Amino acid sequence: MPHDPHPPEATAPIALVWFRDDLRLDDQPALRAAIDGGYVPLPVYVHAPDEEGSWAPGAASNAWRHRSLAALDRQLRERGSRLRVFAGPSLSILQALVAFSGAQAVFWTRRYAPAIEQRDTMIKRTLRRQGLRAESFNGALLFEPWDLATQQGDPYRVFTPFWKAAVQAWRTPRPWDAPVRIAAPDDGHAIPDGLPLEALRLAPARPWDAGFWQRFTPGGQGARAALDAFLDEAIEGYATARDVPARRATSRLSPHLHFGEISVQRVVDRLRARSDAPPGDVAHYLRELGWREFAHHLLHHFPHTPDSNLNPRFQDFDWAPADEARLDAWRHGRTGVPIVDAGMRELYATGWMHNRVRMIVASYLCKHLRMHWRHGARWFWDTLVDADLANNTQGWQWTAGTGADAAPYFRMFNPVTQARSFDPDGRYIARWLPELAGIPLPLRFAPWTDPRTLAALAPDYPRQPLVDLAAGREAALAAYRACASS
Ligand SMILES: Cc1cc2nc3c(=O)[nH]c(=O)nc-3n(C[C@H](O)[C@H](O)[C@H](O)COP(=O)(O)OP(=O)(O)OC[C@H]3O[C@@H](n4cnc5c(N)ncnc54)[C@H](O)[C@@H]3O)c2cc1C
Repeated sequence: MPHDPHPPEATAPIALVWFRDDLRLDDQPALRAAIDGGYVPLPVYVHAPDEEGSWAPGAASNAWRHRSLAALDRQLRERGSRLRVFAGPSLSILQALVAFSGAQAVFWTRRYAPAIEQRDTMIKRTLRRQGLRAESFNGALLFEPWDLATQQGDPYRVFTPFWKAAVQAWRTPRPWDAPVRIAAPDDGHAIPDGLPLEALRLAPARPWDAGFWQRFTPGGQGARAALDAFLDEAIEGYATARDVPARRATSRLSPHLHFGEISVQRVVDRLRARSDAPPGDVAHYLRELGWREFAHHLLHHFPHTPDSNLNPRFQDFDWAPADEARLDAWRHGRTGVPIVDAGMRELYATGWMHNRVRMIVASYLCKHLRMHWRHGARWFWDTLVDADLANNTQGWQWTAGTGADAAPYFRMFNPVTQARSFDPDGRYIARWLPELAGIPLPLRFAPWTDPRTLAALAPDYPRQPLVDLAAGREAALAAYRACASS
């Protein structure tokens, strides 16, 4: 049912609704707290990238946020309100807005990046000391990271028991639809208008992101359309097809979930309402959402992990020295290993990469090239539209073997075998490396094995892979053995 609140009295007090990574109007606990509390909501966004510690959002993420904020403002205006955008220190801006508007409360939904958790705690304490009602809510997760603990009271480090406990504890709140009208402060309040969105310079000056928007539409509407398409076309068979990168077999909801354009509760609710969907596929999808929960659990309890190994055994691991030429070849899809290069080019062109391929390119970087996972995590951070400190950290540490419940270091993805298994007709490779489309199968998976055909049919593609795969594997294993026995 659409929520249509009784319009607050003209004299109703104001509450700032501080939007962050929760850019939606439905299932929005901060907005709801304002409306249910009888306040007039004053929606604000504060741009403060230097408060994110060493993980200020990357370029692709900024490009997405620009569009998502514009979409949120449109939605608010359709309902009689608007978004005010500011840039600068969050606390000072919130305090100034409180002073101008006479607001009595500030509401927001929680984020879990370590620098932000610290900042928000400080802001809440300061605002409360000033006599304001300052409250934060869970708007991003099924479970707060502190809701689940092992029998010993410790954080989980292994996914399966975490997820077992989660499924037992599960209570999803009822969906809350976006209000039909949202009251706005009357003109009597001298509230600053804020900046035009363009002033934040989030959108790239040169339109290198054009390819992103052929695939994605930021904002709540785009999120719901992506979910509808997934439920109509891909939930059936998800458990197996999700590993095939040439197919559109996953939900592609990751950026929408990261920016909070749709709540995870609503995704779960819609999924469960599909009684025709095969239970195995539904369970598998929920489990993937569970990995997202687990990643946030880990980030909260182990806040050092975006920058250093969770598993201390790897503290002295013999990573190869950073080699810019090699790193650059990896970043730009010029390693000579087609499935790796295809993935990296998909990432650059669309801001997104299929999960199976993320694992392959990450494994290749950390194991065959023996580069520290941080180099890869940083590149993903800058280029992914779904760049998320919890999920990215977990993805990289898991693949590198340094994280929680990680693939053991010695278990290495062979990129050629992976390509044969998950891109058996070579369609994914041909799509992102059109120069290899004319190379017959199975040569397309390892073209260096026939240099003459490669030179004749794809003269611009690297003749040799950056490292011999067998030699790279052996060197990685030797480094691992040395570290394991030290
Ligand atoms: C090296 C590496 C880096 C990664 N970096 C990120 C990142 O920065 N942001 C990000 O959202 N995901 C990241 N992932 C996880 C995963 O690849 C993406 O979430 C997934 O590909 C998104 O596509 P989808 O929405 O179609 O997924 P679906 O298969 O439709 O899954 C549904 C949702 O579940 C969540 N999910 C799925 N798989 C995972 C996973 N392994 N870990 C955590 N959550 C998951 C996502 O929110 C996803 O949208 C990374 C994985 C690896 C291996």
